[in-house]
Amino acid sequence: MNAQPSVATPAGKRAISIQIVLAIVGSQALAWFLIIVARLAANVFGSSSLPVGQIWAAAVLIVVAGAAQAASDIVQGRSAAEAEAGLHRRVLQHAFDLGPAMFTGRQTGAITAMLTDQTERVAGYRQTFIGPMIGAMVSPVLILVSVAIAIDPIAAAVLLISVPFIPLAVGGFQRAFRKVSAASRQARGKLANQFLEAIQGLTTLVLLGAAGRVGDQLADTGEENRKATMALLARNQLILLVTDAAFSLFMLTAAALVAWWRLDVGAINAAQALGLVLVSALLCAPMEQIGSFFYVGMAGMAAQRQIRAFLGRDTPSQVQVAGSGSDLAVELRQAGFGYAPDRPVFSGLDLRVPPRSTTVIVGPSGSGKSTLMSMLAGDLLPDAGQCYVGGIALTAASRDQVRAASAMVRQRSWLFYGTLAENLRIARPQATDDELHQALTKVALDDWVGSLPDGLDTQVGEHGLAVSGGQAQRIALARAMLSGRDLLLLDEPTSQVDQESERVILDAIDEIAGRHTIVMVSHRLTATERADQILELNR
Ligand SMILES: Nc1ncnc2c1ncn2[C@@H]1O[C@H](COP(=O)(O)OP(=O)(O)OP(=O)(O)O)[C@@H](O)[C@H]1O
Repeated sequence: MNAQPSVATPAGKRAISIQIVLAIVGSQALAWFLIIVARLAANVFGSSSLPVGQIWAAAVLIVVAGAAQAASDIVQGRSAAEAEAGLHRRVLQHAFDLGPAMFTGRQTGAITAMLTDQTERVAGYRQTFIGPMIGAMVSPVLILVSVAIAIDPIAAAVLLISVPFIPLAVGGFQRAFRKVSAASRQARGKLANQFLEAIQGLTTLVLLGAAGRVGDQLADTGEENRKATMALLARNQLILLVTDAAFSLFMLTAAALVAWWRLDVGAINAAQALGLVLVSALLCAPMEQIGSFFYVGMAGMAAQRQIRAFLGRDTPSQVQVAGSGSDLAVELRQAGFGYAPDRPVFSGLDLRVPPRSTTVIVGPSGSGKSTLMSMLAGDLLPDAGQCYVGGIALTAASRDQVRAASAMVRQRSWLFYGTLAENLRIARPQATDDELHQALTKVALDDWVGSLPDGLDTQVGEHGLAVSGGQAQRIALARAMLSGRDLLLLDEPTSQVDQESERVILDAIDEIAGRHTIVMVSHRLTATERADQILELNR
């Protein structure tokens, strides 16, 4: 496990600093506004004329306070959106670097939640919570400095004693809140998981007549989630109300008593006393902010812990030490792989595939033939030994190069919705129509395509022309040949077809054998007869 990486970015940190400055500017502007308003009010009560300069100053200050708030809102919105997109990319990239094998045993719902809900929460926490929160902690002290300058240093010093109550109240709030926040988070995670699993397994559930029961379970989990969320909100509101009311009352009483005392001893005048009481309301404002942001803060911190732990998981390239290169088209040296760490699918596997040769892999069901093919395609990384494809040692860093070295035909070929030509050009978009026809001829499909009214422009895939399993296999084979890649990985390319189509496909493979390196999985004797070497996998 790596040291847990930080999720902070320079742009994010800059945005937080700007928010802190804006919070301080805003609160200072408000404090001076109130101090001036108190003076103006004293003038009104004292029936003396209103100083125009001070009215202007008050107007400017209130505009500055409003502008600081608006600017902070804009910075928050923008930087949260950027941070979310950046974090999302980072988590997704790390998921790809970890590779599919790292996710076995993990619920897809949890990963989906991390990529959606949790990245959003972390971005919200970092970019809309931290800055205003630090600003709210610092502002009262700076407001009291202004009070010391404009009104009375001793009154400011007395009120300063009450400021540490804010973090204390926050600490208490956090403790009271943690359990109920965790319960709500768990309920939400459970619902997301169950929902996703139900969708993924919908066909099975319907076939087994279990859809109703699972629907009821989902409804129960939804209800649990609703209750947990309502409990969270109710508790949140109650604690907020109590702390806020108690703190405001305390602050106002303290300010009024101090103002009365300082007025009584003649240290301040009536305008200053009024200013002191008004400004004390600002000292309570951070409490409100802290409370209203707490929901974001707690959930964000928890999501941030989870994402950092995930980003700290070692990718296979960091685990694996690559050996020296290989001159062969494919070479395995004591290679091993398991979906779970303690259950290898194969281990200590050696294989040498010279260029332009044909290797057939045989073995009982479950012996790891498809797994090995996925490794050669660069989708799975060896967790022991080495795997070389085209001389490149397969690691997370070289995976893209390895992927580009081969073309795969799987047991079931998938045609996406589009024309036949588009399906064939996936691997080589610049292929000409002539080249498409040549490839189709090699897999004995050219006559069939010639008989279609729209020829290469025929729509296939979902809602398109119904294509048989054998035809789809042959289209996939033609696609692999067209890719121009040296290594062709054929995972039971004849498993879906009748004997006649099988013969056509095997002949097509024979036809190209001299020009490509072929690694093919097959149980069919006819395929093994044509092999240069046979690799037998055992369970
Ligand atoms: N994504 C996966 N996650 C966890 N285990 C898997 C996964 N894919 C395959 N396995 C397991 O790995 C083992 C090898 O599977 P694999 O599909 O490679 O075998 P195979 O020889 O190709 O089988 P078949 O001839 O039936 O296609 C099996 O025990 C299988 O259950």
